[in-house]
Amino acid sequence: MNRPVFHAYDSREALAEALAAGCAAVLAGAIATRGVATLAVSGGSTPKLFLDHLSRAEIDWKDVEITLVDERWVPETSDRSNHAMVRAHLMKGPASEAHLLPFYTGHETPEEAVEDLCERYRRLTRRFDVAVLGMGTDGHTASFFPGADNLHAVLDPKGQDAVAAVRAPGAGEPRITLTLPLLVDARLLCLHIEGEEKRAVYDQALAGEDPSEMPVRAVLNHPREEPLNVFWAP
Ligand SMILES: O=C1O[C@H](COP(=O)(O)O)[C@@H](O)[C@H](O)[C@H]1O
Repeated sequence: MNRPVFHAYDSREALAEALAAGCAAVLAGAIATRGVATLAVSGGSTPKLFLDHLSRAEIDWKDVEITLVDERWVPETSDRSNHAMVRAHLMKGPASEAHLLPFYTGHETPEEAVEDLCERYRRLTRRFDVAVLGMGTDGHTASFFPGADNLHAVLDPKGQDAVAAVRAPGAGEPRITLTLPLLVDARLLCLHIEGEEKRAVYDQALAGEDPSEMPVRAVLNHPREEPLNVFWAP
């Protein structure tokens, strides 16, 4: 099995620049070979600087489809909305021509929307060219939370559903998430983490096996031809 490759940077600015350049190159290559590129990005606060940099990449953004890896079940007007964060930091400048798919449907619960969302991703079924994951200090990634009611199903490498609704004690609001098989199948798969605390959490995750304790382990331990790239800065 390929172990993750760890890229350490002196500053968050340098990390953002390098990660954006790497993602842009893969997206440009996908457009050149397949005419279209797909990108899955994370929410939370860590990606903001990276997305600012990526928005300035000179690629054919009109041929790029962007989705979130997960969403909190809140409208875009909420300051907890991952979609709103991505819209503010990525959908500007050259990247404003890209297509950003929302997860939030306006249904009262994500469970009511999950079937339609699964169908949407079934229709779009192709490998993501690029997926950039984040990680919480509890070892969650996407919305794979410790203690989630259906964690086993969302982490099933042979699972058939692309999307799942998730509820977990540490998740705040109910969530919607892409499931493990879709994410780990991305051509370029990155994990973007910052700060000493997250580095220690990452080291702890790497040292153990049990994904129910730290769900990010399901990604770290997934066998891949091209290794997972971990981007870290203090
Ligand atoms: O809730 C979430 O948290 C993680 C980590 O967020 P951060 O603020 O610590 O960077 C994020 O990767 C995920 O997409 C988001 O929904």
